[in-house]
Amino acid sequence: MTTTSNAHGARVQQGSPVQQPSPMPFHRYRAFEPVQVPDRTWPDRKITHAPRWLSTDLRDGNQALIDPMTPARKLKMFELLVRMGYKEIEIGFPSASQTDFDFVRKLIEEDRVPDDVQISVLTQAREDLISRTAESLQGARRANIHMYNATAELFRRVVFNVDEAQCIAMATRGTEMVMKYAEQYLGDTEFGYQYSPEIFTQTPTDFAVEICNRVADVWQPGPDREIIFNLPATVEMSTPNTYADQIEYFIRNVRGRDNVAVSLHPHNDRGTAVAATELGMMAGADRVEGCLFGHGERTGNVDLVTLGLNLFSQGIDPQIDFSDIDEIRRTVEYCTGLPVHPRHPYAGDLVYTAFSGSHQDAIKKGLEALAKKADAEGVGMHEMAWEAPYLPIDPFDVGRTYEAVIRVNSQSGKGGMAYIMKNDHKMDLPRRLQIEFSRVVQQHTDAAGGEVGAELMWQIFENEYFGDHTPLELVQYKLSAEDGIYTVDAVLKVDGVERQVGGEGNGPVSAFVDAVAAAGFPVRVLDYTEHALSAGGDALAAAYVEAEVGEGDDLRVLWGVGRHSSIITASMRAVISAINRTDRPE
Ligand SMILES: CC(=O)SCCNC(=O)CCNC(=O)[C@H](O)C(C)(C)COP(=O)(O)OP(=O)(O)OC[C@H]1O[C@@H](n2cnc3c(N)ncnc32)[C@H](O)[C@@H]1OP(=O)(O)O
Ligand SMILES: CC(C)C(=O)C(=O)O
Repeated sequence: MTTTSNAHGARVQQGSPVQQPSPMPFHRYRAFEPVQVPDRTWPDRKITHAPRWLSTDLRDGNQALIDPMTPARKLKMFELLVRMGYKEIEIGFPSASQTDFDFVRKLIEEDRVPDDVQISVLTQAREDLISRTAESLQGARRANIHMYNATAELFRRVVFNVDEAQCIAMATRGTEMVMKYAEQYLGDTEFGYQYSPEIFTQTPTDFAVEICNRVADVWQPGPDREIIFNLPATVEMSTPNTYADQIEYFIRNVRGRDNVAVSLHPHNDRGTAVAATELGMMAGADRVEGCLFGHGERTGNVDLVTLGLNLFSQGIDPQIDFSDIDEIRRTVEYCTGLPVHPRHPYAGDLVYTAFSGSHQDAIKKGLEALAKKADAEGVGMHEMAWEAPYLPIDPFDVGRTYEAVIRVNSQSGKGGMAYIMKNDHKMDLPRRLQIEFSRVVQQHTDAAGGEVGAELMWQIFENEYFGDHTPLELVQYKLSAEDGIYTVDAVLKVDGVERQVGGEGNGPVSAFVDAVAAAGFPVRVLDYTEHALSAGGDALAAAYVEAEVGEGDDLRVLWGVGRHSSIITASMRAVISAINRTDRPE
């Protein structure tokens, strides 16, 4: 192989395409400066259990909606989160608006918060807001106040105009205010406190540790008095491993770790929030905040559905009920007014669907192998350890059926078509018939485009194999057997005219083939299969015949298909179906 250097010094294989500099103004951006943790341990750790989850759908999720949720929609979302099993739920920013305040009051006064659920509310580090926040929680059984202030250098400089000491003072004074107003309003409440150094990831990690330690000095955590330090990637600006390094560094250096719950709050600006969260969990975090389907500011908070089902797919209990993912999705779509993408992990309309031929083929074989194994072991298919090509989890486990798993369009091959014919129409086509019929389906998709659903596929199949009654039609027949020789007397319509013919053979099919030859239609059966379509008194059977039809230059190999409650009639119909298809293009 010859290589050469391009204009930018890169070694390129001669003849391969050369990437040109883009017109993008990349020089305006600077690479993120990571914290140095050369002896990091998180890469060797494994996630073995679910973290404590907090859903912030009703706060971070809600503050980012085009139309914030009405109280009725908020309630629907709250009830969904409770049903799913979330035990920590951030229900709003009560000092921000009367609507948010009233919603907190409604949940408390109408006793809608289960005993094992802790509600949480957010406030800035401002006394008037903190006081109003504590007031909103009066009468709650269990509640958490979550206070934040910005600690990132850019924010201190541009938004707040404070130095590090003033920033620390804002956090510690805010914490004192939280304690003061909690004492005033929340005497009977099992009360918790959470502090977030906003944009933890853009804050020098040493400073983030320092400000949290100073907040802890005020709160005085102890065995029954934890403090939650929530470490937000408010804007995701680096690769996920960098976030994990920051989390490991924080955990190593924060004081009184035993009484500190380290919480992650990732956003998804780079599209890697799920990865960042998982690496952050490996780095030792105890708790994760996010939203269902990744709602939240800009590109959203980390997606709790993906995180939970990622755990599930590794054999770890997510501690959240995702068993009816479509109901969850519909409720969230209703509450937020935003659609969930059809390719959203685990929940999108298309994520358990294969269109492409090789995927369909592998899934079909995988599901058949699993069903066979389940039969052999005498257990249900959904009790088996899951393994299926291209399907990371069993769609059944999240309330999906297999019906939509395989869908046929112009990218599909015989495997997908055969799956639908078997699954939806109980027709188990022999392999070479699959090849033949998939060409018929392909002709349709090439001409008409779009998808061939189960119903349309049946129409195409019917039209191809049963739709033609010329030149031959079976009107009636009589079959007898003696000493292993079968004799058939049949009435056939040949081009619409009835004819009586007879034939003999060592089986019903060969006797019938002899009879149709007598009517002027020479046929040689190459392959024959049959199976029952249904059980019971009105059972149907299907017969498939591969036959050489015609003579000399007109000789063709074609498949014919017959269905009838009598397998013998089905097989005769299959022979006729092959003959009637001789006018099909080669
Ligand atoms: C990263 C996050 O998602 S944090 C949560 C963000 N969510 C929200 O902001 C939704 C609800 N917020 C609101 O409705 C309003 O911001 C309110 C009611 C809380 C406050 O409203 P206002 O008093 O009008 O202030 P405004 O919205 O302009 O906020 C900016 C002011 O708050 C100050 N501020 C912002 N964050 C904080 C904080 N965490 N602690 C203390 N002060 C803060 C700013 O310095 C600024 O002060 P300035 O006006 O003296 O310059
Ligand atoms: C309040 C904090 C945790 C927040 O929402 C963020 O930083 O994204």
